Amino acid sequence: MRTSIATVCLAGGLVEKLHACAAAGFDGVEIMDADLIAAHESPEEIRALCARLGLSIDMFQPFRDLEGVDEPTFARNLRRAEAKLDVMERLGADLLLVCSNAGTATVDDDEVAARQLAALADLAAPRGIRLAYEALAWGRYVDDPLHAYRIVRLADRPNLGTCLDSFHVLSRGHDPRVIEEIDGDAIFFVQLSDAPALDMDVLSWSRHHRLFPGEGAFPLTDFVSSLVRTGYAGPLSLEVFNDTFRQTDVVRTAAHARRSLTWLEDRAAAADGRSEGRIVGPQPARGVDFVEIGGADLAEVERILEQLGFAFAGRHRSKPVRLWTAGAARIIVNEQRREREPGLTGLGLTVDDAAAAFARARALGAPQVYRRTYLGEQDLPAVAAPDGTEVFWSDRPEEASWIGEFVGGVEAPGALSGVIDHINLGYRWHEFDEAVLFAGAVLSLSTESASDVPGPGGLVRSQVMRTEDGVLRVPINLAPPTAAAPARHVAIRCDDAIAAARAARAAGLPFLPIPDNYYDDLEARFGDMVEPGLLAELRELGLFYDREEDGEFLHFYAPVTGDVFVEVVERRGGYDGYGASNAPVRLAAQRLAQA
Ligand SMILES: O=C(O)c1ccc(O)c(O)c1
Ligand SMILES: [Mg+2]
Repeated sequence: MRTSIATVCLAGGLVEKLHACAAAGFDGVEIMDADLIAAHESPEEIRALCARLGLSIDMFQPFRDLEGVDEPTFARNLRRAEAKLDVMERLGADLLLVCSNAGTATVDDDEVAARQLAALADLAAPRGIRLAYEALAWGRYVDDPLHAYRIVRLADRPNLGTCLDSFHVLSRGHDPRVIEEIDGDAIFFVQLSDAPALDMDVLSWSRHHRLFPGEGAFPLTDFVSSLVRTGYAGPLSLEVFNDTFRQTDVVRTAAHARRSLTWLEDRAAAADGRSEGRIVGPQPARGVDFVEIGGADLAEVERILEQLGFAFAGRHRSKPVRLWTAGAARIIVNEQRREREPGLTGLGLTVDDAAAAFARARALGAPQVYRRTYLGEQDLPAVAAPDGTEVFWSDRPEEASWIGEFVGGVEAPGALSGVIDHINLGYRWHEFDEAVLFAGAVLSLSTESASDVPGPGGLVRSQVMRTEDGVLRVPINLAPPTAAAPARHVAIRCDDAIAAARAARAAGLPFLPIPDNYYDDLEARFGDMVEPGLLAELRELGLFYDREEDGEFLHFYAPVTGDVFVEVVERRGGYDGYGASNAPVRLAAQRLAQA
């Protein structure tokens, strides 16, 4: 389907926005009246620019508060509308969005609304202009898509149809299938947005919290499937009012927006068994191949890995890169990343088909990453996530993998043995939603749970993305605005966190200072449930503890270097969380340790 985007989604002036939309690969745009009004370019100049950029002007919007009014008011509304029709002719736009009256309506009568819409349609017809009537969820008398459609049918004009907006349909709790009652020929335009499940007034929710598809809680795949069943063949357009996206880099946000549509079309096509619009299928992670910590000087990182019980598994044949392992958990330490403090710079995933995973990522607009490789070395296909973290895919069995490029490691295993349990990625406020989309679309992870964690620097919003089987779990955190750099960490899961903590202490690893109050609280909450002596042992060793109905969680943290650190965890029974209730204590302790 053709793709379009409303200019209201983006930051900047109209000309900048149009360039960004074209660069991101959209076919067309909805031009917002307010963007045009604020522009110094004439409608003719904007029209010429769109033509030059290869963008169609799919709609001009919005026209507000037309219908459901008394006759004198309607006469003035028509005059106001006529001036906009003039602008549209100069722009070369032939579709006008008319929102249901949310401000001035005083006549609750479908006949009147239909007559007034028909009058505007008749005025627009000789100019070749069509109208798309949209039910705003907060419209005074018309707030429901089927109601708007009834009025359109009552008016019975060939150049009058309806505009469906997923937000107004889904925010009202409608089943997306209701739109199948609408004749596809009467749907003149479709706007898409996602949104988080919030319990708030619908106007504020719509104006500030819409998200691109794949970033919220709306059943948009079902919405598009239903839409296809109506026979609608027009563009899929994004209309996302969001305070963050209106402040972020316009080129990046347009690319981010375009990725969300590619992902959605692919999901809907897959759900309906269609091949049209499909990109290479997802390659769910079968395992975590490695995590890379990069930086100019990683001596401290390596000392900590050693104290944690990692084994030095060799240096790379040709690069200042070293490998550390704890059983099946592999951390690559890369001093080629000279420009930065230690940080989590890369992530390697094992998949069935690395080339397919890469092709999908490229189709979703992720830029390819090139690394210098030498004869006989493996060149893993890789892309950059929006924040620059590099993602690598491998489909080779371990014996044939890149691991063979590392030489001179110690033979004996270290004290710590486990697997990578989760990779916790912190993001700044303007990167968070984009990171959720990337994890869902490119890494094929699904959304698990969202929570808010109070920390000393502010509330930390957290969204867990994971494979169903849990081999890859990525909690995505929104760093508080005061945080210097969003911290990231990698958690190693072992069978005995208490033994691991004892060994690490003996090896000299500094532990976080955890307040006694924390252990007193554990006594209060769990004293009568846990095995005798456990809580005293946790207190002695400085471990965190959490418990759910079907399991327990023991964990501790190594010191932060740069903006990265390592956690060691043990899951007992069916515990499936991340110790979120301990995060405030951990964050406060890390602050104290770094002060
Ligand atoms: O918030 C609004 O006013 C508004 C305007 C135009 C739309 O298409 C819409 O969905 C909402
Ligand atoms: Mg809309």
